[in-house]
Amino acid sequence: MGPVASPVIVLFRRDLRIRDNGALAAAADSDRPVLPIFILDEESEGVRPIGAASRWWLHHSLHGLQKALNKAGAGLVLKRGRTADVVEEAIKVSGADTVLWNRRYDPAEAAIDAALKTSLRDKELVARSFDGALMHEPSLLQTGSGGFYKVYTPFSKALESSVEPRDPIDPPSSVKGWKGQLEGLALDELELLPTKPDWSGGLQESWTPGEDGARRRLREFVEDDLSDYERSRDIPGKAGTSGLSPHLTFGEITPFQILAALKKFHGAGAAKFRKELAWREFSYHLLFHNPHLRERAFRPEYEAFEWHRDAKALKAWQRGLSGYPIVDAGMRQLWHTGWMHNRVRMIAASFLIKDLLIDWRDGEQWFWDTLVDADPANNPASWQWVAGSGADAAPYFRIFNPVLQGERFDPGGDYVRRWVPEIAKLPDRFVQKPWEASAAVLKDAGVTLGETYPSPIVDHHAARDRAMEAYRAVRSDDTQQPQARKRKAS
Ligand SMILES: Cc1cc2nc3c(=O)[nH]c(=O)nc-3n(C[C@H](O)[C@H](O)[C@H](O)COP(=O)(O)OP(=O)(O)OC[C@H]3O[C@@H](n4cnc5c(N)ncnc54)[C@H](O)[C@@H]3O)c2cc1C
Repeated sequence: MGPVASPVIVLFRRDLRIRDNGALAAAADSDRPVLPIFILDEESEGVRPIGAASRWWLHHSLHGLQKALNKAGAGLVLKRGRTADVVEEAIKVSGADTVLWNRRYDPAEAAIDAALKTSLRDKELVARSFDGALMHEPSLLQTGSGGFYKVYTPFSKALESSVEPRDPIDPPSSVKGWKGQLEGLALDELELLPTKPDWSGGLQESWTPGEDGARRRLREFVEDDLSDYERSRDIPGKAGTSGLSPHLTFGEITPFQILAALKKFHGAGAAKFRKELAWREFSYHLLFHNPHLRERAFRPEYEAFEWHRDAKALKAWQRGLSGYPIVDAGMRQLWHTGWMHNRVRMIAASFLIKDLLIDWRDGEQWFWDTLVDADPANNPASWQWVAGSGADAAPYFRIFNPVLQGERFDPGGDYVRRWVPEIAKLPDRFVQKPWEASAAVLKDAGVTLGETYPSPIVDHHAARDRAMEAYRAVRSDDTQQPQARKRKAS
């Protein structure tokens, strides 16, 4: 046997797919052996370890990727450690002179990759990165005056007019696996799954992580739900949205693939869906240009806000025991399935921030740990949007009334009844506000407030006034006339 030919290394991180994978396609096209490596890097500077629900997802997604790569002809080496160290070892062992990867946009991760590129090129090795996670390059899309976009509408217009989404790249028909040996971990050794206790039953029922699951979801959504998306996307009791968020977050599908599937659809549903994808691009644009988005208010004046430290209230919110049914339903959906409907995310986040005056960062952290779609850009950008401290954020005086929101978006109470079964027997008109039901109605429905279901932990109307005061105190440019417009908050 002759010497083992040196491979092209392909790094996998948040791009757990073989289709529309620029790095993998280029490696396969090179006609050289390929060494795919996944790196779980929780050690490099500034990296935020992923949350528990994401770890569960990652385990299953890696399993799918391993199978797909094996089928194509190459294995996947699993590694844990600093990216720079893992790549250095892999080059030493394999003799590779080329390392390819798909770009990441989380600032700490982008910094790791930029440093890697420099160090490899300094050693006269080939280092190349590819697109895929986003339609636009955040460093390239600029306003007329050369800065980054802070408002969604001009951003989305610029995105539409200057970025022509490319066609998805075909998966390689085969990948010539490298014949050498680089020691890796078994999937279980990454220790991604929960054990004592194993709380992942609800996640298992709700999701199929991996590229195949992503493709199936996209197909079913386009066939069944796209045409009505504009109307049904706001109804939490309906499965009217795509459920693609965790697949996008882990790079099991790309925006290019999604846009290609939407190509022949021109109705209001498809138009609205494209706008939501543009919101995702906007979040990444903001994160790229504001590396501290999850730690610091985008509008600096909000850093002076005096948050309440209330561990008991935070816990009641986390466990879905606030006494406000729509909030509790959302928090329980999150706990059980690792996902929450967008409308209810807004309501639950507003409740934490504005009714309880608890720091949005505590909410962001809880979502980070419990969401299967916990996303480095969408999560902090959305929390700051609700808090009013973000770019192009909801105005600070927009305080969701959880009862009116529930009555408007869950009018028959389907969603609340599903997730808060202890109040399911209440008549429709009380299901969003059990405390208004008479003793006889409560008794008939088997509800004892304070025992079988909590009384509200805070009075919304008093809390709203308190929040307005607190927000006014940090606003220096109070130009939005909250008094005149506050009645619109619903
Ligand atoms: C407080 C809060 C926290 C959030 N945290 C996350 C998060 O960690 N990860 C995440 O992906 N989304 C987050 N979102 C945005 C949104 O709720 C989810 O993207 C959406 O619910 C995902 O479900 P879907 O895939 O069925 O959405 P669809 O309605 O089918 O939308 C398709 C895709 O568009 C993007 N999208 C949709 N709505 C938004 C939005 N408002 N902002 C940015 N992108 C959007 C997502 O990538 C989504 O998968 C958050 C929203 C709020 C209010």
